[in-house]
Amino acid sequence: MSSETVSVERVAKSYGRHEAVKSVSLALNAGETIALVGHNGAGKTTLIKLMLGLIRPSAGNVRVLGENPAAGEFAARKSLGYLPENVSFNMALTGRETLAFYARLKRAALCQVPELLDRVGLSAAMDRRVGTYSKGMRQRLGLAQALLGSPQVLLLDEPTTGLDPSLRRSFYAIIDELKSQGTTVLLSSHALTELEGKADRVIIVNRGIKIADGTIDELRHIARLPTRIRLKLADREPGTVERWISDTGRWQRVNGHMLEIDAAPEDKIQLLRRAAAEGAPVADLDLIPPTLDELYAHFLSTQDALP
Ligand SMILES: Nc1ncnc2c1ncn2[C@@H]1O[C@H](COP(=O)(O)OP(=O)(O)OP(=O)(O)O)[C@@H](O)[C@H]1O
Repeated sequence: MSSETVSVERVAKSYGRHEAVKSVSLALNAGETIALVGHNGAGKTTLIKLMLGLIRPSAGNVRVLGENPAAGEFAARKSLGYLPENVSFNMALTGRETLAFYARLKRAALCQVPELLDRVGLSAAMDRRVGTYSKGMRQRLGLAQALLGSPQVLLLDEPTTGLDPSLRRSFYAIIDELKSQGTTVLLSSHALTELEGKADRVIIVNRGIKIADGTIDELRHIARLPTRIRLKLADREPGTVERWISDTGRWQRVNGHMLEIDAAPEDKIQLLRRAAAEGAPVADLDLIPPTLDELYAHFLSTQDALP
């Protein structure tokens, strides 16, 4: 059963005359990893700041762990972890001192400091000054800071910026572990390809409006983009491939034995059945569904088409 940890209801936020967020509603659940995706200036950070109670909505309601985060006494704050987009630390302090400072601020147990530094792979560097850290190391220190106090809701703004592929993998391993413990993890990101298979749900915002919200499969279903079917034919007899293409029409030859077709969702199975029934000498088969990048472009174009 899903239990809601964050609820945003018809929330708007204006900065002067500029509406950064326009009547957005969304809900996040325990044990769920959600990707918040959008162009620069789409309103992602504003939504995260609203959830943190750092800014107040101009209209609508935000509830986090049952409370209003912008209320003066927000008891649930201790259960919130936040990694800002641009982490900046005091360069003169060591990693251990930095984390201890944040642990005191957050009233988290100091024994968590070495544990968390170890978890993000900074044990060997914890007594070095942060000024000597690489960008990726600072980002990991930021993640350790966000994990202080074992938060139930973790809001991470562009968390993988500056991480190389192997650090990204260990970052997502930590996220998976938190998810299995029931933590809600919201990741704001531009790195769409990397989010495939990592996020349970994707929320797309554009110009302050939520334009899509669902699992990648649900978004594929709504977008109805074609799936590419790629067949590799075993051409045992000369002319088999030619004969088969001329019989079936719409397939495109990619190279020697490779054929491709872009199939609408409702035609996919039918096309595969036909390929089998018509005796195509298939040696291999790939089904390439639309990527998150393609889905994102699709949803943006549908909003851009609106007046
Ligand atoms: N304090 C502020 N004062 C005025 N305008 C602001 C303020 N903060 C954000 N904005 C504007 O609100 C809009 C949304 O900004 P926001 O930072 O939420 O976008 P974002 O999706 O996080 O972008 P990015 O990916 O670049 O971080 C932008 O047009 C931005 O210029």
